[in-house]
Amino acid sequence: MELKDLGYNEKTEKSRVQQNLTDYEAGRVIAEHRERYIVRTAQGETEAEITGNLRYSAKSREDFPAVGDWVALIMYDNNTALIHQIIPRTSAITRKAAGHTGEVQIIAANVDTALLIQAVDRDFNINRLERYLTLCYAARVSPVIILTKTDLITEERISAITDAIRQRIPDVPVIAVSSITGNGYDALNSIMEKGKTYCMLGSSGAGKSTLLNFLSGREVMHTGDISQSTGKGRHTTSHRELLVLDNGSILIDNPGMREVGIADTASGLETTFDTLLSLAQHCRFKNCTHTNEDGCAVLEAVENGTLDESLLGNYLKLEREKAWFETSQAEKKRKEKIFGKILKDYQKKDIKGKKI
Ligand SMILES: Nc1nc2c(ncn2[C@@H]2O[C@H](COP(=O)(O)OP(=O)(O)OP(=O)(O)O)[C@@H](O)[C@H]2O)c(=O)[nH]1
Ligand SMILES: [Zn+2]
Repeated sequence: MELKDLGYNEKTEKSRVQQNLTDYEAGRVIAEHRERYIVRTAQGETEAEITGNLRYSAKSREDFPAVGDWVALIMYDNNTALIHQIIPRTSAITRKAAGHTGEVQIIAANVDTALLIQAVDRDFNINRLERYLTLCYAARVSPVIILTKTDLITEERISAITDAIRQRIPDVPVIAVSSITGNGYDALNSIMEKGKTYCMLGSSGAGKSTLLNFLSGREVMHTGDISQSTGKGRHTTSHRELLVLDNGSILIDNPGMREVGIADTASGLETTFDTLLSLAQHCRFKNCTHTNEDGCAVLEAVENGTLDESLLGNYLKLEREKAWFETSQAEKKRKEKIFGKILKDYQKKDIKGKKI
């Protein structure tokens, strides 16, 4: 398999040259488990770890390789390697890491298009869809909405849901599919391009594995993602998170992505809430919070029915989340600064103590 079949393109090549990495073997991270990686190269698959240098120079989790990353490798032998450096990403879908540290975690790197998977049965939730969209816009990844399990509801209901989405979220393609009837799969297959990278985002049970099995034309998903240590202190991952499909496109699946946190989405928020923000320009106060102010054009629009109330609710919620995220990041930086100063003072004392 050639690198371009794995999604390698001119941009990647350019970055690789700029970073002086052409002497290294290039590969794409197809699975990750606790800082152990499976990387696919033109030769095949190899297990890899990062170099000590990469680890110690990493300032945050974003500096560690993620699924979809292109990396420069130092090969030991055919199936072991060291990751020397990450080739700069063209895009990265991120979220807040679990544990409320506010740290940013990369879900998938170098993604062209995100497939937002949502079932139309009782799981359907337009607000959640908007949260996923926000992730996409912040990552500068174009979204496509995939509605699954359409066999479970009537044609009328499907149209109603599709219309509601198109009204709230215009300009994003919506494809309705069913694994029972096979409806919509041709439409999906026809929009997926060879050599382009897609990422599936959706909550558990939305039908991602089913979709993946259909697109890959074979049974690839296993229950129980990771088979643990093989006894030699080495983990092997049985589940590949990045796959090359029969249609030539590349698909990244992220199982277990349950809650969607919002990170660095200033621009993301703005794109999703275009209508709301253009209304907001007519608010009497420049710093209007659109919650209780007189002369608020947003509240007025909600009152006279031209703006969906739940859209405003969702907007305010995301704003709060964003504010929280920014505060916790600022707090982290402040602490680091204080700690850095303590360390510096301490080192100075140490030097004096030694009478150098
Ligand atoms: N009726 C119907 N059921 C479906 C369809 N697609 C998936 N399902 C069922 O929905 C359930 C969940 O589907 P999965 O594909 O495992 O969902 P998932 O998103 O991969 O879930 P996680 O692996 O937990 O992230 C399974 O029982 C599927 O058989 C569909 O189009 N119609
Ligand atoms: Zn306002």
